[in-house]
Amino acid sequence: MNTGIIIGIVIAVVVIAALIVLGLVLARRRRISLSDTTTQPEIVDGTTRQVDRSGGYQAGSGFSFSRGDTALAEPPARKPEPPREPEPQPKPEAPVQPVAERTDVDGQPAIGDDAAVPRDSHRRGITEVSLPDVIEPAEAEPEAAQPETTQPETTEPETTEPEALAAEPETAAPEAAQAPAVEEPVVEEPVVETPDDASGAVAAPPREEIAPTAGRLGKLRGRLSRSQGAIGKSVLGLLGAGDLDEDSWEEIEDTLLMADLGTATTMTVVENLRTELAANPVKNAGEARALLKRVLVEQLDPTLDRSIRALPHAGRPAVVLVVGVNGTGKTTTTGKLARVLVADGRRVLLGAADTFRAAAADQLQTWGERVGAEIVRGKEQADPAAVAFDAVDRGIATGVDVVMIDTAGRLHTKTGLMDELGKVKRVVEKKAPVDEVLLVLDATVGQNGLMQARVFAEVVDITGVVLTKLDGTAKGGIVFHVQKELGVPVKLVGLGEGADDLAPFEPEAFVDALL
Ligand SMILES: Nc1nc2c(ncn2[C@@H]2O[C@H](COP(=O)(O)OP(=O)(O)OP(=O)(O)O)[C@@H](O)[C@H]2O)c(=O)[nH]1
Repeated sequence: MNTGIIIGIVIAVVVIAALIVLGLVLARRRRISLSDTTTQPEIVDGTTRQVDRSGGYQAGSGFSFSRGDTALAEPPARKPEPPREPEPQPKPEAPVQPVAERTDVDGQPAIGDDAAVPRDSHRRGITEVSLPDVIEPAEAEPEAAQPETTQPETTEPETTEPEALAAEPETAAPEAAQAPAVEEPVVEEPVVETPDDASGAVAAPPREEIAPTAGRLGKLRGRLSRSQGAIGKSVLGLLGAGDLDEDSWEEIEDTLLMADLGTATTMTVVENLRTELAANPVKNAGEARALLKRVLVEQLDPTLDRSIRALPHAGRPAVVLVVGVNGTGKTTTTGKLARVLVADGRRVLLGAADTFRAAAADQLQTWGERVGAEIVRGKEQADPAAVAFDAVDRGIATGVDVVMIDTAGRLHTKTGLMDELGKVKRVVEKKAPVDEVLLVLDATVGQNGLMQARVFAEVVDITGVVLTKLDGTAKGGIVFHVQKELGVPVKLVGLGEGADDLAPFEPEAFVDALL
């Protein structure tokens, strides 16, 4: 009898232990973590494999999301997935209007016209983003072959909002449908295309397997190699050499200025280095590195809240507005961030308020389709404020967690266009508060980015900065400058054109990568 009981107990213990291990493994799989630097190649453009050029650098944490003006929130219970639509075949791109047709030939700026005239960023070079191939779940494959099955919606005749919204299951549709009409500024715009709802609310195709965020900052070291040369090697060389004469200090100053740290930060860094060295001279290269790292990290204010306010509120989604000059990487960043959010278990709706460049909406739609995010888009030249409004309206009606609105690029020097952006925000706020305004800056344009940032900050109250294209520039120091000037934290960094080349900004990890 005793033996029987003992055997029974042993079996029970073994079963419980197995269940605990299984639970831990499953829980771990669902976490987004940057701790595991995989060198798993990304599939780009269907065929090309992009090699991880990481130097094996590890970041301490992953993306951090918060609820607008509140603390962290727990991940939501996942809502049941709607039946999946078949994989759409990429639509033939809407023809891009010739430049001459869309510039402000009459001297008056029009919606998005800055995209066609010389822009302040000399690196225009808009190209379609190469996305990784869909890694299809088995059940989607047969349908994937069918071409324009998603698009029927696009061509459906019911282009009016009421019907479109009425099509929604849980419609509080009546008011929702009428809502845009309440917006005087919106109504005035005759071109407003409601979410071709049919087309606007493009149903989500099968989700692709989104790579964990692991190893994203791992790419930083490799991709910041040009900035490393500037800040790391030369400044460290001088500091490690022992007593510094005035020429050496000047050289350090010049180096930091050249790396775009900005005058104020450069002066503070040099002053702090001098003070620290006077009190505790460094004895070797390791100590010099530690000192420089400490002084630089201090300048990045590690205490700033860098979480993305993309967690839903009770009964309504978070609203994230993505703004910036043309070609800085707004659409790409919106798509990359949507991937991260989806991987984090969020339901995302994308609003294509870049109504000027048809290709931008198509580009965003492609991103949405790959991650299973719905998209609301308007017709070309529609009022971007109306599209943004409809996106939020739709997001509330369908109960998504976050609505991300991609806006058209605009020159910060064009008052009319900046006013239009202000209007987008104001109109959206009639429906729901905007939780996060991310300003996307192209790191390669250096100081010009600062001027842009100042103007955008005035018009739309930016809450966070995304610095893109940090790969391929020696001006990594712009991070310091931007943050100090704006008093707004850099929250994300773009490290390449790949779908997962977006990383949370972490001061320590960043400085480590620079040195
Ligand atoms: N190297 C590099 N390229 C990037 C990064 N982010 C975006 N790009 C590229 O920059 C180009 C412009 O990106 P878009 O996302 O179309 O820029 P946009 O700001 O939406 O442009 P508009 O719609 O004209 O305002 C594309 O070729 C992107 O692939 C990055 O972090 N690194």
